[in-house]
Amino acid sequence: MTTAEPRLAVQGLRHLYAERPVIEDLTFTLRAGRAIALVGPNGAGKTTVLKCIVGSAEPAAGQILLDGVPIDERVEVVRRDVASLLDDLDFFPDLTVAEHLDLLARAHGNPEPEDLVDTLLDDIGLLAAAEQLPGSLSSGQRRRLALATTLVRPRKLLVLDEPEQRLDTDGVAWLAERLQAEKQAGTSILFASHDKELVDAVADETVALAPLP
Ligand SMILES: Nc1ncnc2c1ncn2[C@@H]1O[C@H](COP(=O)(O)OP(=O)(O)OP(=O)(O)O)[C@@H](O)[C@H]1O
Repeated sequence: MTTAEPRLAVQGLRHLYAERPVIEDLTFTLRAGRAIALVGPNGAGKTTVLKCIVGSAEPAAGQILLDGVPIDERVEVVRRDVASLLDDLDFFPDLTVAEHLDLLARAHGNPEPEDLVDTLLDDIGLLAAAEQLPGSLSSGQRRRLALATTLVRPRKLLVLDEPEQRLDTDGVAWLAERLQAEKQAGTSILFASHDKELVDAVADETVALAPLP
């Protein structure tokens, strides 16, 4: 990839639900180490855009390019390079918090993830809950674990839908710092958010969406 080439390019994106347009002709580009926030009221189409990018919704028109290549032509690379959190995650009921992160790190090719997992658990404030099962976590702790699953694996592009959900004030502050560090490390971030402080702290640009008539 040349430095001039965006990591993610969305060109003329259109999406319909049952013939009803929800996204019309959306175009933006996101470079390495930068962050774009999708903003707008409920129903504006933010989640739909993110779903098109991670491949869980099919655009009616337009192109989505990752490092210059149409995203649907490189499913394996998307799986490798794109870390996303769009919905609440289902966790294995019998694996502890630490075991979840360990398993994911290993599945993504890290043969000795112990140090990474320990650091991340400390970082996200789940060290004391490391041996708990998911069913015993509070909703905010589950959210922190879900966010951690995106940070325990290789990634060039982070795609997050309202990552601030259910986090307390400290949690949102941690998230802002963590996303800033991700940018410093060269990760690109596309996130939808209703939290102005998080958007101001993390986003280099905002893309404003509005519900279509
Ligand atoms: N599976 C679906 N079938 C039909 N319509 C849908 C579907 N998913 C979303 N929509 C509609 O598409 C529009 C955009 O929804 P979307 O979830 O993308 O908005 P959003 O900007 O993420 O909203 P929020 O801020 O509430 O999360 C809404 O009008 C919604 O009702």
